[in-house]
Amino acid sequence: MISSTRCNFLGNSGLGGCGNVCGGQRRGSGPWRVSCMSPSNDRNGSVVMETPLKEIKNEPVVEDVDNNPISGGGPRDVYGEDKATEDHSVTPWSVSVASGYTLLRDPHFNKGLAFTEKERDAHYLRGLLPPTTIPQETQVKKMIQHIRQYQVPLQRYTAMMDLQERNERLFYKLLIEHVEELLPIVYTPTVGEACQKYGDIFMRPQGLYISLNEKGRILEVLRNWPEKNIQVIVVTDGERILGLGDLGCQGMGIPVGKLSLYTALGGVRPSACLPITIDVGTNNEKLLNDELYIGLKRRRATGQEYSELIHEFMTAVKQTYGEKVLIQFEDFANHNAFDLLEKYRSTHLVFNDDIQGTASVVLAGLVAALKLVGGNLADHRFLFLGAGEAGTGIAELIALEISKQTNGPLEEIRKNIWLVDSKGLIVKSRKESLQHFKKPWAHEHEPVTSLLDAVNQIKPTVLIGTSGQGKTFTKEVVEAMASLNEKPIILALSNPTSQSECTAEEAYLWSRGSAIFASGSPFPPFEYKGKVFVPGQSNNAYIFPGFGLGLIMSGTIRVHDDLLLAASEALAEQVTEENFEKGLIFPPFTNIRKISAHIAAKVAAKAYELGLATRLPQPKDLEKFAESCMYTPAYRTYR
Ligand SMILES: O=C([O-])CC(=O)C(=O)O
Ligand SMILES: [Mg+2]
Repeated sequence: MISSTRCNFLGNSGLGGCGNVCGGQRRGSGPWRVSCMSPSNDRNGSVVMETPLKEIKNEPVVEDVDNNPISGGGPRDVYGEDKATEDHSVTPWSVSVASGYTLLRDPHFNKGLAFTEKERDAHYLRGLLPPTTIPQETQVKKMIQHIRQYQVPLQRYTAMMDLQERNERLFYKLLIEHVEELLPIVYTPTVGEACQKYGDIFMRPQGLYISLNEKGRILEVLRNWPEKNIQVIVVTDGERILGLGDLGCQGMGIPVGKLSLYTALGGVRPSACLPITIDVGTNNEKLLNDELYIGLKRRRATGQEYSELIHEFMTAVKQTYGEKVLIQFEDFANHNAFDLLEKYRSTHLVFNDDIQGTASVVLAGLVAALKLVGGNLADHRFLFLGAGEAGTGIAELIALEISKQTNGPLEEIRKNIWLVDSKGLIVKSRKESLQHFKKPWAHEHEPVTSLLDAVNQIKPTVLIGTSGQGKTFTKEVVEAMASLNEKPIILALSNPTSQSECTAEEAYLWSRGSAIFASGSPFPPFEYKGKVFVPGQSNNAYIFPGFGLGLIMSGTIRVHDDLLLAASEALAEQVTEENFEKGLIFPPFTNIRKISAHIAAKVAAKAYELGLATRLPQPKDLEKFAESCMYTPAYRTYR
């Protein structure tokens, strides 16, 4: 790392011997960047030269600096990335240069064999690479072949992570150009397995770990992250990783995966993304008894101990990155997820992906499905298996949308939406006390204990699985849906594949080809009686990257439910006639960057309308603006 050089570009740090790495004589000719010096050095003495950033501002060394209007208003580094602008007296940041061996080792700047002859001379690379030059397009071709040679998805995942560690721009170009193929590798379902084995595959830090050991020092921990201009944080406490349960500290794979999608699908700069895992212990016995477990070996903190740590974190984030940093809560357990969202939604820019992102994507799918089944949302009856974050989040957003369409009262609309949890249908007469998020869904009905009975009695037109329990949409359940409806809508949303309520094949087979089916994890197309059925993937990955981009580019300071409805509508608009003909209620991921720009524009437009956007004046064409803001991973030329 550049940081280990302890030099700054003025070359007079007092350490001497900087050589190629940061020789002041090469100022203006090397790829300068902001880098970190050892914090202890900074605090104990004065080895860090506090380089006035403006000195290098006008000395770009890359010819095609990203012209990204949302990179913040502050000074940009020579790569078009933002510079640290904070007070240098409290943080150990300086400016140094990457060149030669260090340059090849820096994933942000490394281009591998794509370095030209001129660049090899200018940046002390001669001899460090074999003589041939291979452009990025060819590298992509080579890399996809390399990935494909692995048969096991986890090996492909590891190969992708290795690439991200080595050459970030190649990683993103590969991911963007082969998104349908690689999404199931870097994201759901393979990322689930990666989390289960994270201890084995963990190599280098991919994000920040904030544990109870850091209580009282979170500000300091945030300052250890090498990037300063953070725009999106995805944070988990690992308690409910997908449908896999408590994976403790190993949940880190999820924020890392989600943020890769923020960049690949939503065009947010990688350097603006920060994955964080909060480690308050784990209740997973297997991990507690595993001597190689990477997290805190204690049971989960709860109550005040938990909320104090989270509060310190939330406060420190705002203090460090300002109030426009988006904090995405991911895979928290129900009992914390709702409370955290409620507590921080009026003071921070927070978004819960599992409650709000999933709701927005499912609503989009349902709106699109109406084109195939007819009627309005208000004409349908909904039954959920699972009454946690996703179930109640989706239910509430559907009710909200119907209420907007019909001007009807929410309490009445909710009566057409039913939820089943582990104890059966949620009804008013249930003796045990209900958690607060389930209460709006307790309707008048006698107790019903099984899902099959609930289907037969409620007669839903739409069945949605958010239970985290695999194989719960049995043959009888799917057959009952098919006997009640000409075209039953069946969404098996739990992740990863093993937790899916049923497979695409089962849904099509058992409904004799009548089901309109989508799932959280991807399934391959299925041929039934000569017809090919292509299942849609109802995953929040459609929403959060574009949604986040919309918030960032408009400088929005709070998330309002209407923004989720706007995102949902924007996604539904992107389903084409051609998609409908295949029975699809979601567009393919191949066009996702265009879709994200569209979602971002609609979200930003709504934020301006609600007075929540602070970036003024409002750009005239928000979709064009969104596109112009998006990071593209083409290599840059170094002078
Ligand atoms: O990560 C995914 O694929 C979707 C999601 O948020 C979850 O299942 O928790
Ligand atoms: Mg999630």
